[in-house]
Amino acid sequence: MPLVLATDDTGGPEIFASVQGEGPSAGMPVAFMRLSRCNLACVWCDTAYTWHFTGDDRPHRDGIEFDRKANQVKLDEDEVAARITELGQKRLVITGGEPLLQAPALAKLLQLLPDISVEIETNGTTKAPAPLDIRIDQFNVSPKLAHSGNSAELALVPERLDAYATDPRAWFKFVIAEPADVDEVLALRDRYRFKPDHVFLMPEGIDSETLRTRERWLAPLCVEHGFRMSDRLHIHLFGDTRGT
Ligand SMILES: Nc1nc2[nH]cc(C(=O)O)c2c(=O)[nH]1
Ligand code: SF4
Ligand SMILES: [Mg+2]
Repeated sequence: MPLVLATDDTGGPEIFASVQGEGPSAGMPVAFMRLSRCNLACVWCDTAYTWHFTGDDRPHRDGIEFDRKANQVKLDEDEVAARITELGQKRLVITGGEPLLQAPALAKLLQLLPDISVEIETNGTTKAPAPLDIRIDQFNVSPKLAHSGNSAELALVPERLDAYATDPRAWFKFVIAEPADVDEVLALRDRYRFKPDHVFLMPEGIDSETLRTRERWLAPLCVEHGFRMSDRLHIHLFGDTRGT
């Protein structure tokens, strides 16, 4: 069963080495693999080319509908493993899209990469089945708030959030566009008993100026509530580009 990956600017699979730009391992040198498809549709999604294909009438702020053929590439697990190995990194970040939609193929891929440590960027709605779960060292869970445009029913799955709240491998990363978004995080923290030191608040933004402007009011809110703040290093370094 092949993996369905996003494409980079050359039309090849989006597999690349970079520094992790977000969350608890920010700054670590890692290999990245970006899978296509998502079960949510965030209006500000910075990787709409993984899901906002022609004919999808769910709103996205850019209004662009991506050609599926040009933005997806199917590759067998052994080919993907070879490309990741070539990058020479000790750690792999699996992102998307929502990578857990391709759990069986991911489990098979990781069997071919027995020595690599793995972190996964997930929207927190989908369970990793056991053969995949045992290979994940770190879950970067990013539940989506009301400003994403998704219904809470789709975006906030109580059973999943309960499970991640007690999993020491899980870190929460909330995308924040306005100070009022933090009120929603506080309500979720109370409901699910998230440990504040496992919670990151990260500004929404795809340019340095927006990130910096939002971080100026976000940092004091993190200090007030005992949350951690995440920057988006790759945006400062490379802008909103693929394969970085
Ligand atoms: N350098 C870099 N770090 C990242 N951390 C999370 C990313 C993502 O798109 O999920 C990402 C990304 O696309 N690039
Ligand atoms: S969950 Fe992530 S990949 Fe999916 S639409 Fe939202 S931001 Fe984009
Ligand atoms: Mg990204």
